[in-house]
Amino acid sequence: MLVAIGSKNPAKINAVKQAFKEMHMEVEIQPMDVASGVRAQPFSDEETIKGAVQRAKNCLNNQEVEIAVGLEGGVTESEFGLQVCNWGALVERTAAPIIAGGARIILPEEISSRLRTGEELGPVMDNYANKKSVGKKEGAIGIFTNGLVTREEMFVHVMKLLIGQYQYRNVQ
Ligand SMILES: O=P(O)(O)OP(=O)(O)OP(=O)(O)OC[C@H]1O[C@@H](n2cnc3c(O)ncnc32)[C@H](O)[C@@H]1O
Ligand SMILES: [Mg+2]
Repeated sequence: MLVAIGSKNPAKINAVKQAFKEMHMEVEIQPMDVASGVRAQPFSDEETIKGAVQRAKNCLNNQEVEIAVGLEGGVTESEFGLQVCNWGALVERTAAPIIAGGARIILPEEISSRLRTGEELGPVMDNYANKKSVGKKEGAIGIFTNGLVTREEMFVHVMKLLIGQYQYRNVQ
């Protein structure tokens, strides 16, 4: 079975591979560069979900793809500060998209204020942590949890929520 992931980001690709492996499902994973149809930095749960679903749907333009996955990072305002949020979508040709969300934390104000004025979390994190490509590695969540929960691990959990729902739907 050919499974597409609508991103070339290694943190996302590795998470998809890891999740299918842990679920003992033998699939071929195809990373694809596709549009999310939303801003590079989504600013609500709705916009982030839309990005995840659109990434997955765009992968289905390749006729060989049976299942497509979209993973999207965003932020959302709250009374307690700006939260980093991540959403995933699993799409089959013949059924409604399956959706699942990831763990979230409140970002420090010095990061949030820069996002509110239009910067993207990826570059802001690189600048803050004095590292390169944080978004492709441990992620903001990895930096702020002292490496305890990485972006990949967070996405593995999202993937399990997606694959589990896919299995539930397909055995009914
Ligand atoms: O190539 P794609 O798949 O687009 O990967 P990306 O890293 O840009 O990821 P998203 O578009 O899903 O995330 C939207 C923005 O938020 C950033 N981002 C989201 N979560 C992050 C995290 O945990 N650490 C660092 N940056 C993050 C990301 O780098 C983007 O600037
Ligand atoms: Mg992006």
